[in-house]
Amino acid sequence: MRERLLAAEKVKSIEWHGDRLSLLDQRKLPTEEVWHSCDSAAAVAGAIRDMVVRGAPAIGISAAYALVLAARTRMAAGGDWRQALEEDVALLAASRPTAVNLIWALKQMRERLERLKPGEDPCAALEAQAISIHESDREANLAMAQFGVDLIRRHQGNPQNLLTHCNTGALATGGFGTALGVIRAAHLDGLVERVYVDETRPWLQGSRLTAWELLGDGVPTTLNVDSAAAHLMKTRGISWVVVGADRIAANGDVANKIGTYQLAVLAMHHGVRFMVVAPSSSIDMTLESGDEIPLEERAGSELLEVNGQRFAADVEAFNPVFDVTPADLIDVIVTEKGVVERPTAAKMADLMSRKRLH
Ligand SMILES: CSC[C@H]1O[C@H](OP(=O)(O)O)[C@H](O)[C@@H]1O
Repeated sequence: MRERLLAAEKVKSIEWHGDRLSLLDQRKLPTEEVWHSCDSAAAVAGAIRDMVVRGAPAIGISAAYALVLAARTRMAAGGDWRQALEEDVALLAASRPTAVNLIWALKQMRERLERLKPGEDPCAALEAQAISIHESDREANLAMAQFGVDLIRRHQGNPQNLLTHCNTGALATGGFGTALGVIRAAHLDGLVERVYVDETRPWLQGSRLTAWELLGDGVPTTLNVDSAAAHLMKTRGISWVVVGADRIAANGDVANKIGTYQLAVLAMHHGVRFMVVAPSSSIDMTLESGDEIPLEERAGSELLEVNGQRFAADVEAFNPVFDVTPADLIDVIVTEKGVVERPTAAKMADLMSRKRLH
């Protein structure tokens, strides 16, 4: 299957050019494909903050490349470049609070600096580390797709109707996608009747990004308003809800796009299996439960307008963009290290002790 998945890779959202980072501007998709060029850590931090690039793994990969750009600038300026680089780390870490991949990637880059050998070029070492983070995510996507397809195949007769939320595809990662990677692979294996895609207000990652990716793959796709999910589970024979994650706590609680928690409650009520797909770089074993995960709130104006076009009354708007799904509502967490059925703290600890299986 690995070769077929690699052959199916089409969309990329991140391109490293050695001296700059190009990001496919996800604010403008699907109507325009515009590449946003970044030549500094501040430019990448701004791109993450403004959601030019979004999606937990893609955010982490972008921050890793940003540190390569920052190190070159700091070293050229002379002085204590390592101390100065900490300012760039802090700027990038503060760009969005929920996706732990951002913090994880910055930590990987800093640890690489601490392992420098005498005479080793720091910038070359950092660039190799950033490329490795990117490639590892791509490989993790392929492994998760294979694990997830096996679960779908074994669950019930095929083909099946699936529902997904937000965007977890090539646009959100360094490769094939996490949850959407499983869905795309299941379609390649003939296991998918139809994919129902929540539009995912207010940023519309579903209607603008996921629908665009799935149509590009020829996957039978139906867009629905987020509030139709219960009705779909009741009337359309949905067998799985398949979603991503921005941060998974040590007990298996999952922070993901707002609306995920209610999908899990609905899935439990309707006997629909609930699958979370995320690389181990999204797992934060330092947090005991999802109660500790910082949940980003964005400007209320994102609820009141689309593309700058206001359509709502001049009302106060509450715009949390993530929520936490408790582990006891999750049937399975799929990572590149393997699968955790009915996640608990003990099972998550066992998972994180494993080497990658693929
Ligand atoms: C593969 S991680 C995708 C993850 O990120 C999304 O959030 P955002 O679009 O705000 O970056 C959403 O939570 C997805 O599940």
